Amino acid sequence: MAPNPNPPQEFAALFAKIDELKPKFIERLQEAVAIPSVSGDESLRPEVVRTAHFLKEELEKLGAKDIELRELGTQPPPVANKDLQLPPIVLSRFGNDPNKKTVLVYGHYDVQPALKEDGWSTDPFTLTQVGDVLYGRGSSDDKGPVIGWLNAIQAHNELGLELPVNLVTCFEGMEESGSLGLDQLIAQEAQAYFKGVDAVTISDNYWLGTTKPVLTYGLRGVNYYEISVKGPAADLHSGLFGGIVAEPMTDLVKLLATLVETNGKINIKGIEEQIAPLTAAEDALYDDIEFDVEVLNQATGSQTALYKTKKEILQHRWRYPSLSVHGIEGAFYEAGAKTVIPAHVKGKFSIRTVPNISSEKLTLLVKQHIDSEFAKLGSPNTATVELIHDGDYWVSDPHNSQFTAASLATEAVWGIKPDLTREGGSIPITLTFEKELKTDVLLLPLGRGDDGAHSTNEKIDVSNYIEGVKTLSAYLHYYSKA
Ligand SMILES: NCC(=O)N[C@@H](Cc1c[nH]cn1)C(=O)O
Ligand SMILES: [Zn+2]
Ligand SMILES: [Zn+2]
Repeated sequence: MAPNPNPPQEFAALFAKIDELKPKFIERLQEAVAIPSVSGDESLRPEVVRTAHFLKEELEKLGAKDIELRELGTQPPPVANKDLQLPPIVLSRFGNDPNKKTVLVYGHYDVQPALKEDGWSTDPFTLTQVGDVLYGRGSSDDKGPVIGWLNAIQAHNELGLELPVNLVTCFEGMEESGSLGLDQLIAQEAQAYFKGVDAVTISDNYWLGTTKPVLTYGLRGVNYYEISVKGPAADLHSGLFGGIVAEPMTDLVKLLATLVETNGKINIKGIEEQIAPLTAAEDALYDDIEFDVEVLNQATGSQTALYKTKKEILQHRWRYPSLSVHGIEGAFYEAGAKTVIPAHVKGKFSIRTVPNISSEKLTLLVKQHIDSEFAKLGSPNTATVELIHDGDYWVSDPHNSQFTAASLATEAVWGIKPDLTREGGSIPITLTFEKELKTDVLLLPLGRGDDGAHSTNEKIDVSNYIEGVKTLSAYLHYYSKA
């Protein structure tokens, strides 16, 4: 999609400045991507913390006030190092004018794991430009958008243009690992650091496809579980013990296989009854959304789609639950043919939740399911299932003043009205902001649907990154007048 060739005159200087600063903006993202801030890898925790310091320094240079790296204490179990500190929340403020509205911008500076050998064409932690595309872990999820806010501030500074709103930043380093500690901080700061916040804006999701911008008013929730199966006291030789002891891996794969069918049907009893019924009005909303089914195949690089029509695909992504099996800890996985019987294995799976599935009830149903399926195996091993983290689904009104401002901003930059979409992914903190600050939340994505978040060769297109900075900037101006 080409940017609007005739943006409104009021943004001419600002947009020209953003274009001029493009090399600097790419350099800033390069510095951020170079830090492997993988929150799920305990050994990389110092790198996550280093990213918080990097952001602090950048915010200082941009003139932020009240910058704080707010500590959240130690990471709760399950964790190998019980003294592991959670990464800090980066708080800062630009402006404190009582006559202006205050917008809190949230994003995360941690990333998913990435190894070159997973199939990356370039080093995941070296932002690499190939043509008009920037490849690197976090380029789209979520360092690109976080740095995008900083870029918008820099463009204003260099033009000597006052920000039209007061801006508060809240950048976290544990989003990819359950946003541990952030709920409490938001509750604690609702009437302190975050007092007076009128609106929360989150850029941590994606366009539906590759051509049309969207604004997002719904997310699925996520409940992440771990099944632990324990047997022998230590790993065993399968030649000496195979056939004469009960093997934890055999039990675990059988349990995992009971959870979900190849066609996506979840086998846990009691979930389906909780799903909000699809009304004719909701069903009709899907008719007007621009989505090419082929884009799904392109995004997965395969012909593995379970559904054929746009409506089925989008409804199963946005308004129905799904269960994904992610991996097994403790199992042999390297190349070669090690003849081991693993003594203790942990199977990881998650369930994306939708209205009206409650997290507590779901965990009860999951436990009942695993207990009853394990009993059927008659195994002398032990099996337990534990909720690792959860985050609620979220659905909002897509016609409030924030959405209107973001729609105008999108039109100013891209020359087209955005589609209003929901999303299959989760940003657990969205609902917490809404409840604790009693404000509306807007999801304003910069990247495209094929950015490969959480996957190999994650990327952001240069145009999405740069036009995204313009969109964030224009949004602040429109919202200030709303
Ligand atoms: N861009 C949002 C995102 O990727 N969110 C994660 C959140 C999560 C929950 N547990 C682990 N990560 C997602 O998977 O949806
Ligand atoms: Zn994200
Ligand atoms: Zn993510």
